[in-house]
Amino acid sequence: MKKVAKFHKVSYEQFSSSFDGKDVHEMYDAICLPKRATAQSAGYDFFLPFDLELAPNETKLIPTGIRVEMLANWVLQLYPRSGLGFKFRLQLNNTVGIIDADYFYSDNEGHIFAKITNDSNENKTISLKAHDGFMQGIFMEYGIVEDDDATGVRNGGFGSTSK
Ligand SMILES: O=c1ccn([C@H]2C[C@H](O)[C@@H](COP(=O)(O)OP(=O)(O)OP(=O)(O)O)O2)c(=O)[nH]1
Repeated sequence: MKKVAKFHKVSYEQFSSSFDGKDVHEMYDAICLPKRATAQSAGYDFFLPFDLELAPNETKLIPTGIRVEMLANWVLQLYPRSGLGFKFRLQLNNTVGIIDADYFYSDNEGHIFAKITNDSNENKTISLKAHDGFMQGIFMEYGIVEDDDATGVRNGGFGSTSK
């Protein structure tokens, strides 16, 4: 298996900036790095930093507390965990999250966020606990076209390169 990346926690300052100055030291200290469940699972499970209840149609932005350092020609793709998708239609708002290798070097430390929605069509509320796995990330290698001349430098996420 190719070893292409390493997960880290973001700094406390970066993590707490998503919580309006609240003291979230306990939550921060308990953050676990994403893990694969079995020897041949493709997906690294990402764990919730806090308990979460999502009513049908409710959306929440999750600061994962995680950043990832990876080789330049790799990308981390984020997907819902199949179980939660099957049972509740838990969705990522952007359908698939794309974490670029150069996001790691952004001013926000490459903090990975997930925007999720309970898209239930059976009126089911989703109740999850802190440290439950809620999405999975898969590392993929990608290529570029022969005459590619992109030289831009990323700083930030979600539309940052078109600002
Ligand atoms: O679910 C996601 C998706 C993206 N990102 C971060 C990592 C990624 O490298 C950056 C930009 O994402 P993307 O390239 O998908 O967004 P874009 O809207 O095309 O913006 P950009 O112009 O910044 O590339 O935002 C997340 O934290 N979570």
